[in-house]
Amino acid sequence: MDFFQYKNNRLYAEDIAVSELVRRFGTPLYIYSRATLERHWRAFDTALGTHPHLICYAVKSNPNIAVLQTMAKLGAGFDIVSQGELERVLAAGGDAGKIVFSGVAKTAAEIERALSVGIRCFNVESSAELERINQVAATMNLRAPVSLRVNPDVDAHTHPYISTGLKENKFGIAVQEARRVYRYAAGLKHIKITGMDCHIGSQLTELQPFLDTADRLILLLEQLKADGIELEHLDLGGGLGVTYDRETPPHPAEYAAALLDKLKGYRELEIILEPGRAISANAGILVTKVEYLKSNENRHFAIVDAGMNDMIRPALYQAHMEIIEVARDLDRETRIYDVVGPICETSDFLGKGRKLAIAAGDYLAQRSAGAYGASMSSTYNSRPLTAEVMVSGETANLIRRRAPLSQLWQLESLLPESD
Ligand SMILES: Cc1ncc(COP(=O)(O)O)c(C=O)c1O
Ligand SMILES: N[C@@H](CCCC[NH3+])C(=O)O
Repeated sequence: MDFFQYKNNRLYAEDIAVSELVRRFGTPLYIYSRATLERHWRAFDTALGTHPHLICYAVKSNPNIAVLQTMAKLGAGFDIVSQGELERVLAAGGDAGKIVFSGVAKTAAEIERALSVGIRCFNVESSAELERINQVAATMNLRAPVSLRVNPDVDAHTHPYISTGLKENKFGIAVQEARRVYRYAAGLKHIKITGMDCHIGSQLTELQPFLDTADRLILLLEQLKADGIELEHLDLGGGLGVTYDRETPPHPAEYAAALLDKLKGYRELEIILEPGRAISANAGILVTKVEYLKSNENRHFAIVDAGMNDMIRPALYQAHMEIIEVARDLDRETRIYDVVGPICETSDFLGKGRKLAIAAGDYLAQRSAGAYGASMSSTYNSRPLTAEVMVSGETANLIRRRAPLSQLWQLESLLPESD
């Protein structure tokens, strides 16, 4: 079931015409479907059935507090990578006890705050971080729950910029080192080992890399048992891909079934997953206005009011994202367009070579924009951050106001006149 569908050639977000939302909130505009977010989280939760598990939504994929609130109401856990994300989860009513904290550069202040609110565990990415956590926990006179992020050296077969589980990547502790670091952790007074973690990359479209990873982690887990180190949970990270174009990623149910099969003998071991994109990407669209049509040589350009500052994925990863008309006019002639933004960079495009039937003043929707869209946006070229709307049935709530221009320089200061 797709909650972004045409009815009489008009695109709808759940039960509201996108053109109506544009009239109310302007463009560029991110629109999210609450029913889609809920369905996607539940797809993971249901798929793991009665095996003890926790689905920790990866906050970075879409950190809007209304999205986090939607997740919290479902009983979701959260995967965070900064204090900013931690405070967002708490502001949204998320349960601190269901937060796992990943990331390679946790500061002492971040560790202290996370310990003080009682997070579920730290996904520790190096021995040096382990020592820092031990020290901070000592000053607070408590034991910090940790899980080591193991880098299994598995090729995720994804874009090199979003692959994280190869030995040359900066993430995690090399699988060959992990046993030694676990033993070291077991001897630290203010550390409590609770689990094992990994995350091998994003937008994975095959099961095999996940299963190879699970095999390596299970082997390590058995070695740890022999060392007398018992784990409570196994966290396989996020990374399940979505369909942007013609990809056919496994469904969460297929992924979960394969995992459960691997972990048949480990009923007592809680499974944690950290999906981001698979929950939020197809729950959102980015709507933009065609300001001008223009042709250079043999190329046709649709110049729109959303740029790479609003959606950087095509520029950063050459990512393909579908672009469709908000109102379809079947009598209009189609052309092949490069859909480009207002930013002064040649890489500023939302899509290239797209067949569209449009005129200036029309609106376009970029699909699958709910993940790593607003989340990665910037104010480059002094363009204010865009508005975000959450739709639920016939209701639309503005969940982020369009930033006023004055906000662009709000934190800046002029030099004193005397200089
Ligand atoms: C540690 C960690 N967990 C989870 C995720 C979420 O990944 P995805 O959005 O691909 O599910 C990421 C991002 O890749 C991550 O770095
Ligand atoms: N930002 C990336 C994914 C990276 C995930 C973060 N570890 C994307 O848009 O595809």
